[in-house]
Amino acid sequence: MIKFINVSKRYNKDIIALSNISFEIESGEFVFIVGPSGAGKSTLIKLLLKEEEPTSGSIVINKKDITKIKKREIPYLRRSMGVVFQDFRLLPNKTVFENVAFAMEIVGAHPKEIRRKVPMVLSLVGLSDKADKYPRQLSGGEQQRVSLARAIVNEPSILIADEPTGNLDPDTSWEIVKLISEINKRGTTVVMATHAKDIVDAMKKRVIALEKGNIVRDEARGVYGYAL
Ligand SMILES: Nc1ncnc2c1ncn2[C@@H]1O[C@H](COP(=O)(O)OP(=O)(O)OP(=O)(O)O)[C@@H](O)[C@H]1O
Repeated sequence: MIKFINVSKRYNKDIIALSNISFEIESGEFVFIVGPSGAGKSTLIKLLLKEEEPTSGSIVINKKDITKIKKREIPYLRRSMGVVFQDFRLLPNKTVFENVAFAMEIVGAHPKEIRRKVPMVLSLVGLSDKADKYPRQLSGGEQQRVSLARAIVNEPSILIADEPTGNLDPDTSWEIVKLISEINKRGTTVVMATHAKDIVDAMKKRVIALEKGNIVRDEARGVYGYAL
């Protein structure tokens, strides 16, 4: 469960990235965050990840107000969220297997557990045969699959995707969105910021539209936007 209560984010005196926004996302929902460049999408995601702090308001994730949690609780918060980005952010000197394993190592998983789970998630994203390859040996779509595998290997309750198809061609974008949808069907809450109009329109999921830091639309089976 994600709850924004009267959240504002001001970067300096003049720039109000988010202006007193409130919304609630139930466990298991799939939500698109849309809006023109500069609308505040990335800021919303940075607040969720606690990479930025709100200027005012509360953000509740899985019943905890993350604006109030102690520093030592932050790793637990991060563990409840998996993240994928437009630019994949894989470690270039590690193989596919090692990239996913690394996400488990940093949370202290047992080596035996790592050997069991990494092949499982690689199979889930259709990359069992690429485990020993390095990121540079993979296509963009394959790299994004690795990044998805890494995001879900610790079984987060929330998957956050910031423009995950931004660097991919239309067919590959659809493959990634279908995978994200599969992950959602297994019970993971998905929050996906995107400019991909075709995908948003076809998926008929909830759409929260931002403009100049305000929520201008929040629809249950929404579309990307209206033609002007
Ligand atoms: N670190 C920062 N310091 C100052 N201003 C910032 C910072 N990050 C974002 N902004 C400003 O806040 C506003 C919202 O930016 P944000 O990156 O959240 O938009 P966005 O909707 O994600 O845009 P895009 O689709 O281009 O990624 C913009 O005016 C931006 O210039």
